[in-house]
Amino acid sequence: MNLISFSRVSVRVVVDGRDAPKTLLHDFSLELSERRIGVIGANGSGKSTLLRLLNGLVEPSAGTVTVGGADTVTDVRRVRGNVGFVFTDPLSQLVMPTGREDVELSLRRSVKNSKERAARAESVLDRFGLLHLADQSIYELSGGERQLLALAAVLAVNPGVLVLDEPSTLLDLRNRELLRRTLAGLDQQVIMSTHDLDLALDMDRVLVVESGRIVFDGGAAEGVALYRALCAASLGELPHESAPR
Ligand SMILES: Nc1ncnc2c1ncn2[C@@H]1O[C@H](COP(=O)(O)OP(=O)(O)OP(=O)(O)O)[C@@H](O)[C@H]1O
Repeated sequence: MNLISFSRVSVRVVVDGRDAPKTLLHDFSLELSERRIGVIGANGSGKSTLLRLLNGLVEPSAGTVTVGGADTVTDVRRVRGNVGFVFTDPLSQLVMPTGREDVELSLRRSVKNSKERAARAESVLDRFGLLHLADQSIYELSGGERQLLALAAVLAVNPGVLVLDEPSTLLDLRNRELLRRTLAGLDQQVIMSTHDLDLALDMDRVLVVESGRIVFDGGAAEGVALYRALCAASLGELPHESAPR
């Protein structure tokens, strides 16, 4: 496994109209070498920001982040060659008109021969049960089909680390199960944010993020239980009439 290292990292941004910068992630250090790592927490707690540090999409305001020894700021090309990132919204990732073309585009650097590339794309699409949709416009696909396609396009190039930002939000029960099995069978190191607590329970290590701080780092069952307790506590603080029924 790659060693993912966060050393004295914090993320702050200047927001228009505010005097002081807003802190998205408060100072933290972590070393991650497990195969399956889950990141859970409330909306806006900082999960995506944490994941985006891993491929240089977000740069730390202080401290350093390295993946497999490569610094995500000074060695970003190497990092991006090693880290595959699957976004929550597949349309922000799929750039070609059809799924087949998108997977082939992913493979362009690693497979120079066009026939070989086409065969590899076919086999990747087949693995995700997407072959029958391969030549359809991505705008005609359902959200879940697009989400699987985005995952297939990233996995096609066999990255060392797979980062997934809420990968199951649009998936039906069957495809969620397909995702679970796919993740369980991958050789890659996986780091994933999710609101799906069943998926989180499959992880070897779970981080709970709360208001930009990592408030738990440990086993999945314990992390999920803590997150449930935090949710219950915050609902208890709401005025009665705004609590969900
Ligand atoms: N570039 C930015 N400028 C200002 N605020 C930002 C920026 N990026 C993120 N934020 C804020 O930082 C906080 C954390 O955002 P982030 O997307 O990391 O949360 P999240 O835990 O992934 O949320 P969700 O579960 O809703 O996807 C949010 O309050 C968000 O509005």
